[in-house]
Amino acid sequence: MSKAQVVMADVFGKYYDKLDGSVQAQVLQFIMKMQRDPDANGLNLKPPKGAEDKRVRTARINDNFRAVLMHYADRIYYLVAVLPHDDAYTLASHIIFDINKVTGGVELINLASLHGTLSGQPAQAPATEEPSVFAHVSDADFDRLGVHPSVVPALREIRSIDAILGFVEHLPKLARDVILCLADGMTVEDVWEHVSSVAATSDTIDPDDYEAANERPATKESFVVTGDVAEFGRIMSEPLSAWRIFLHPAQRALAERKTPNKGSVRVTGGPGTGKTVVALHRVKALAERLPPGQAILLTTYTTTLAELLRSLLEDLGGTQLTAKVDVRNIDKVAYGIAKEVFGAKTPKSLGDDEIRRRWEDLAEEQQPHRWDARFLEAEWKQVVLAQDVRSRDEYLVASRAGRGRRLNRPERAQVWGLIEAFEHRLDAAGEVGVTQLAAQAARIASGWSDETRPYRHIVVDEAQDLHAAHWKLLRALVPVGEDDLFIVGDAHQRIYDNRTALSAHGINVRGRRSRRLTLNYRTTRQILGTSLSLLGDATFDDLDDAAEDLGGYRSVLGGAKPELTEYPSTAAELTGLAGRVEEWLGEGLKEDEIVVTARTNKLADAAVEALHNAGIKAVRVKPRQTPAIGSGVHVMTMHRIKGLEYRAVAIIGVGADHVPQPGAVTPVSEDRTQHDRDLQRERSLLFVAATRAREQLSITWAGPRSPFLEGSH
Ligand SMILES: Nc1ncnc2c1ncn2[C@@H]1O[C@H](COP(=O)(O)OP(=O)(O)OP(=O)(O)O)[C@@H](O)[C@H]1O
Repeated sequence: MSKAQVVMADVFGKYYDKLDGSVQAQVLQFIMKMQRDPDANGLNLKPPKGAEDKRVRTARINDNFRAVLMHYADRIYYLVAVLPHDDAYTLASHIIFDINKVTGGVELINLASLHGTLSGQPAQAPATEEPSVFAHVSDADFDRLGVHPSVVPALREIRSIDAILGFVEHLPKLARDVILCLADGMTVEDVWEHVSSVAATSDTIDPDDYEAANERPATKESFVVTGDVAEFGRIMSEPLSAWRIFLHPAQRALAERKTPNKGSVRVTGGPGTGKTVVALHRVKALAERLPPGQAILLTTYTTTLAELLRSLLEDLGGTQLTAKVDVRNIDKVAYGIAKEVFGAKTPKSLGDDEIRRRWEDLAEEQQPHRWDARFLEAEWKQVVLAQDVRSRDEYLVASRAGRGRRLNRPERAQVWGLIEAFEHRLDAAGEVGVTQLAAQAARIASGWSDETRPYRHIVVDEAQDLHAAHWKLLRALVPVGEDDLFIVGDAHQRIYDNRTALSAHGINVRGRRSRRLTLNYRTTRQILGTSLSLLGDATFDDLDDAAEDLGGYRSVLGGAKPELTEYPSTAAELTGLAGRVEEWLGEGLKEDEIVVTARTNKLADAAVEALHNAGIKAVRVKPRQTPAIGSGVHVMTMHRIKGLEYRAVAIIGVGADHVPQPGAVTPVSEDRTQHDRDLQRERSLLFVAATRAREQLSITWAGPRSPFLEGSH
């Protein structure tokens, strides 16, 4: 009896996940037995007949299931899959193993999957046949870039960008990166410089030496080498989705960079370009080399998104990773600091809606009525809290840049009187506004010394929504230094009225400290086209003090055209909605892969009722709620849908009287600049909603359509 080593291919997890718990347990027993003695009776380890690669083996798990392995050295086996008997034999006859000429790592190529993906391409009549997408890349180029020759014939059959994403999923890592970059418009030389040469090993590669190949980093990226079956079991029981994502080279360069960044880094990019994925992988990379006793903060604007980040981070690195990271939304961070300082005397924090109501009360009480509640609230947040103005004298000279309505000195004095009264009133009731609390926390933390700053690194997602006070606070929570802040965001998706330049808070992300991601992985080109048209010709910032557009932003996915439909009444629109959802369900989408979203709570409630009346299960998803599995089609507001994604999205109520929402837009007569900002925010809200769709998008309205739909078709 002699011991063997079993190495798990990354694709194995996909097959393992699909097995029943009882078969999974047998798989672990099988691995244990293999490790003890691969020649033992009952394992039935043998080469299948007719396999392309003579080193492939199958082995018995139970009467119905077989394992597919590769025997590559005396006592070493790669475990590829466990499948029902016939499927196992089919797979076994179509996989090959090789040592990559560029990376020197072991590669597994599944030829059946490659051809299977392409058979889904529409049949082309020879006369209309499009040239191969890779017609300009020679066989020798593919070879030099590290794409295995067995893959090239299938690549030559690709005639539409649409086919690429499904195809690359089945490729080894380097080939996947190379193909994505070529599809992204990079030249062969650029791909060599930025991808293949970066992954190249400096060793001399012996194409038959699998022992040496097994030790190279490229093998370790795609195979898990572990001798301990308990470890195997642990790895397999963890959710695997996140570690299975192959970062695009542009994403990887940001997320996994080993040399420390000299200071803060900013990553921008349109919806679905993988900013969140990059932020999570960055947290993981930073956590792996975090000195003991130090901490990382991963933060974002809303509680709902913070909770989503926490569960994604756990998917990526298990509880071992989450234990090192504080995942909290920015208001909780501020509250935590206030609580530490004020203890039981910490005031009760009021959300934005409540604060708006309080301003309305105060504005109404004025005799004579002079100042609009929305104007006062904006003045308080955008001038007073943003600059932490503490006195009348400070306010009289404070910059009001970005505010449209001019105020003369007596007017300023009057406005300050009201702001002061507002703050006193809250104070007397033991209350504080959330943003006000952030300003207070920032003031406290700014007084700390570097030794007492609680974090070593801070990673921020959805950065576009943070207020000046939040940036001041974050800046004070981490000492200035290497990799202090990693900031991810997109101004096109700003849906709260917070706008500030990072540089104003001592955060320098200019030049090489900034990167923009352009390849969308979520949305089809058709959906992206419609979504972009919603933005009109509005201009956006780069989270700092320059402008940024979505130039070069593109998707490699193709699909159905979005449907834009007008109805004579809301009742007819809701009936149409039920019909559309039924169609999607009929096409095989699951209920929880479909979302209905509306600008207001009222319309979202009406949608749930309409779906119920049509016999469709639907669940209203409110902030901070995660619907139970199987509770039906999700229905939520456009604010709640931020950061999520669904296979099909129905946006309802996009009529002229609903989007922009009249109550959310300051009248021009009150403040033109604020009016424009409010409109832009409403536009962004619709853009965010549309860009949640992976495959299907429907936009509907009753009566005249929203002005934001003018350029859409
Ligand atoms: N390299 C990749 N390969 C495959 N899928 C990817 C890759 N990067 C991102 N994705 C997928 O694309 C989708 C969008 O990613 P993510 O949510 O990180 O984008 P985002 O830029 O943060 O989007 P948004 O700004 O719209 O919230 C997710 O489903 C993610 O899993």
